[in-house]
Amino acid sequence: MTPLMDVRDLTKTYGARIGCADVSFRLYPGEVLGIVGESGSGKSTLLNCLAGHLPPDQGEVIFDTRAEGPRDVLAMSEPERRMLGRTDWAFVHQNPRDGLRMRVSAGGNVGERLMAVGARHYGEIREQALDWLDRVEIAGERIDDRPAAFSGGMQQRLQIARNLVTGPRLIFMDEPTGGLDVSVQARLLDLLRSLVRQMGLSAIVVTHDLAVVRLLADRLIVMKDGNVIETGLTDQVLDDPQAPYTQLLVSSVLQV
Ligand SMILES: Nc1ncnc2c1ncn2[C@@H]1O[C@H](COP(=O)(O)OP(=O)(O)OP(=O)(O)O)[C@@H](O)[C@H]1O
Repeated sequence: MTPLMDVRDLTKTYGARIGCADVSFRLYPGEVLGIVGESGSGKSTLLNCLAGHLPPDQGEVIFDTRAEGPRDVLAMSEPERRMLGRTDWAFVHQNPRDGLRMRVSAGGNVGERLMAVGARHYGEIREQALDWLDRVEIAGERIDDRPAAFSGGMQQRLQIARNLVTGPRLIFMDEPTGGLDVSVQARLLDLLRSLVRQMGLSAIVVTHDLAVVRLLADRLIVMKDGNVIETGLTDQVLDDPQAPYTQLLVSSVLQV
């Protein structure tokens, strides 16, 4: 099977400081990969390099595009990468404010993504926006409200609807449940898990919360000081960690 994403020797430094070093992995269609590690281990750097938000110093990110098959994302032009970001990819930020347009209505937030990929029929766009609000458990009567009038959990669900409405193949998530109350987190995780399964989505999820990857991820990458120190199936890594650092992480001795 062709990997959806094939990452080879990805390295990013900030001056003398290592962001991430020599990271390689393959992500297959329909798979959810979790990236875990304590604060400063390089998770966000890696995610941002993968998603084209940050230029790495070296390495390759080969993505199996819907339109043209496998392409090196890093060798793409900026407009090509931006197009990928609107079609095959989605990015869910930790803070919904970074992923939503706060002055635009909930329906507009979802609908403008459809318009960005060519939808023009107002009635159909509104219908799809309503359908997506329903799928993320936001009442249709809130369609004309701005996200500022929503709770944190609702904003995050709206961000997810805005990201998924165009049917991406890969969704990047940066601490998707961070900053939410525990009960709200659980509901959001349930929703994310069922959407990912229903849509057969692939995902790369960065989190310091092992409960998030336990529920969402098929496979894990454990990072420390910018390096990958352990990989494997989620249950295997969490139930029988091999690296001493992972053992500490799992036993919650480390402050993550
Ligand atoms: N813009 C930057 N300039 C300089 N150093 C940076 C920058 N961004 C990250 N770093 C450094 O790169 C390393 C990895 O940071 P990164 O933010 O990727 O870790 P993280 O695992 O995502 O941490 P957190 O969970 O706290 O977000 C750290 O040593 C950090 O200080």
